[in-house]
Amino acid sequence: MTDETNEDPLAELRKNIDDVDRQLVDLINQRARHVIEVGKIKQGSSIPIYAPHREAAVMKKVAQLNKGGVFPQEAIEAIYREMMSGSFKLEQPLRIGYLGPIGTFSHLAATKKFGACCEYEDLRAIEGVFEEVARGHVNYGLVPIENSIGGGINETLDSFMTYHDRLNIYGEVRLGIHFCLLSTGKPEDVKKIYSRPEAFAQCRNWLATQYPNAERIPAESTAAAARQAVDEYLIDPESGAAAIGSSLAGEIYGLHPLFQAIEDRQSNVTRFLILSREETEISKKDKTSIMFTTDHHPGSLVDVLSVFKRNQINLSHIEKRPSREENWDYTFFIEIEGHRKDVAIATVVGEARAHCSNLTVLGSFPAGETVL
Ligand SMILES: O=C(O)C(=O)C[C@]1(C(=O)O)C=C[C@@H](O)C=C1
Repeated sequence: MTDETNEDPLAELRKNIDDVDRQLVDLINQRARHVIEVGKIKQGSSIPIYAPHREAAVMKKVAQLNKGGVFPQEAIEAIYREMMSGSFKLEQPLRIGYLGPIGTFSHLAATKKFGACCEYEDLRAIEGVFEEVARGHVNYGLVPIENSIGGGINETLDSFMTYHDRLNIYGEVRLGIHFCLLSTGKPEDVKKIYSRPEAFAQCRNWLATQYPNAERIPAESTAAAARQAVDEYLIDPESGAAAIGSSLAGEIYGLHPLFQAIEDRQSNVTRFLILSREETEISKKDKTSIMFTTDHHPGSLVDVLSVFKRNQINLSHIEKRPSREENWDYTFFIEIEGHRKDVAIATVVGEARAHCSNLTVLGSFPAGETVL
């Protein structure tokens, strides 16, 4: 009898893949045994389990190692994010709080960032995420801070005024917001669509050409929309109910994506902050988030900002919110380049503080190129 792999090139290639997989799993376990030792050092010390500065360095290193390779860079990143998730489980299982219900884009961002080996808790409100991180009921919390189309998320900014002395900003991630039309039926059966008003607005052109006559029904969240569509289908399979939401919502509630990426502008991104009671270490490229209120005299905001300009510190972001103390009194939120533990940055922040009635450093974290 002839060797079947000689006659069947597909079987030959699959055998090669099997050989490589054996080696890969062995190597992953070799790595894991080192991680277990790292975990032992961290146990009983104050060194955080999740180390964003180290993850940034690992991600950069593997991206460089993969240059010239044939495997997609984003797939390497995704594999390594899951690798870190496995490491957490080996060192100390982590609980991650997010703004639910399950299947929202916040849930999607949390699970993509922290992977399959963490526990996730739906904390129902942005302030609930702050509260549970501050109390130590979850290790880390994820809150949206801004959307590239909708702008700043006021509830998150306002929560910092209450919680700034009980937690820190520990990291950031960006999630591309891609909407799917989810249904249990066929594309031609869709008669009504549930979703958030913002989702309808962001898919307006697509809906106008594909489903001009479908009824649009607002829902509490994109996840609630998916749940509603499935409930209606169970009562009446002819209802023609569909929802606009994340692919994760489809998976969770048992709907399939009839169409993907139906948003009119493909570059719709939401930035999320990771909250923690711990402080990060310095990485190669950090950002520091600062909250301040200015003194009541003309030009006081310019005085603060010019401290950073004079010291050639780049400002990457600015927002303002009513201070909640006096009418027409504002709290400003800025992000500067550099880490609070860097002496030069600490000195400049001290100089800026002299021009403010209040200044709080909310946290330093690796400047996130991480797009999930
Ligand atoms: O280096 C560490 O501190 C580890 O815990 C190991 C490791 C890794 O798997 O590489 C895991 C989690 C951390 O967030 C960073 C890195």
